[in-house]
Amino acid sequence: MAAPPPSSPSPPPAAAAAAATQQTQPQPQTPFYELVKGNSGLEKVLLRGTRGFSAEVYLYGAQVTSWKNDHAEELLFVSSKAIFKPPKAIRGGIPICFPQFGTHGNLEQHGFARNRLWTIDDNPPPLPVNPAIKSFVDLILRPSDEDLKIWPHSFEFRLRVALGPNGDLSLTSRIRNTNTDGRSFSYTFAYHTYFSVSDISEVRVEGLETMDYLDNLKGKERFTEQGDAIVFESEIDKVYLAAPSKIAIIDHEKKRTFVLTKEGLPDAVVWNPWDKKAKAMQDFGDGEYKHMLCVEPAAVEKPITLKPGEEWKGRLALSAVPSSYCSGQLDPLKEHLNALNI
Ligand SMILES: O=P(O)(O)OC[C@H]1O[C@@H](O)[C@H](O)[C@@H](O)[C@@H]1O
Repeated sequence: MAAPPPSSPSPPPAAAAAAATQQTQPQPQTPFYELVKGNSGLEKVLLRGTRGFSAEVYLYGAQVTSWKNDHAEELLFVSSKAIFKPPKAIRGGIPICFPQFGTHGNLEQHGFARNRLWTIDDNPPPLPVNPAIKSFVDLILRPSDEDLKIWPHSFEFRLRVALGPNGDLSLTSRIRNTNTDGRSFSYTFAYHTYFSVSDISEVRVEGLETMDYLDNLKGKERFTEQGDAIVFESEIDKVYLAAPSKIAIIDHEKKRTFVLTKEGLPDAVVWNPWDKKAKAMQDFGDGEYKHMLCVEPAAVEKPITLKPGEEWKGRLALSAVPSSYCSGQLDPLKEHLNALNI
């Protein structure tokens, strides 16, 4: 598909046809995106916003692998050693962990959604959206016969990735139980977000202080965090329980704060492999742990249960703002976020 100029993106043919018939109808919005070939010939969707904001989503894993600001700076971390070859999950960006987070169950680590090929859903059920959002894509995953052998439940997983007018990125997951045999199912979930940071030793996370957490490095034992913002000087792998809906990741060196807003996802995982584990990972550079931090909105401690016909929604919104807006003060930040309408 020809690349349209950034300021006037063209809808794909199906969306263009749909737009022609929708001129008199208020819903749904026409998604604006481009489908191009990415690494190893895997297809990816490009989202372009105003002022040069952009994002990329691979159909493989429905994985966001790029989110750039208006200075074309990459805000997410993707390893230089990432392997873009199924069944390996792509190391970086925003992998989706479903129907299992980590080792909390019998499936492969983090479930299978991150290493399946998703498809574009040109006709998703309506989803209320900010009308200012012009660039988004809907993807869908349904289980294959092979998937049903390892997790015997029928589901529809719809993911909308949207780039807002101020460059904010949102991911909305809708998971529906489509079992026809009357059975409920339960799952755990995470948006395994890898943030790009200048230097991990200069980063602070606010919003998780005093929270209870399960420590994956200590057999998932439960502890309570101290009263100070989280800083990093060694490996960390914690699941913070019932974490607040807003978490700030403050990068002093870059003078940038990421604000993560979550809905429907009570927990938040914080992970950095540090030097030894980094060396042991085939798809991760030895020193790359210094330049990344995973903060992952999740539902881990209490699995989500859906009866047949029921749908769950889990949303993540990310924005990157100058640190002066929010360092040490999450409340004024709220006003800023409201202004951004996310
Ligand atoms: O190597 P993977 O499967 O992508 O997982 C990376 C990490 O993901 C984190 O979310 C987990 O808490 C860690 O325990 C895990 O090591």
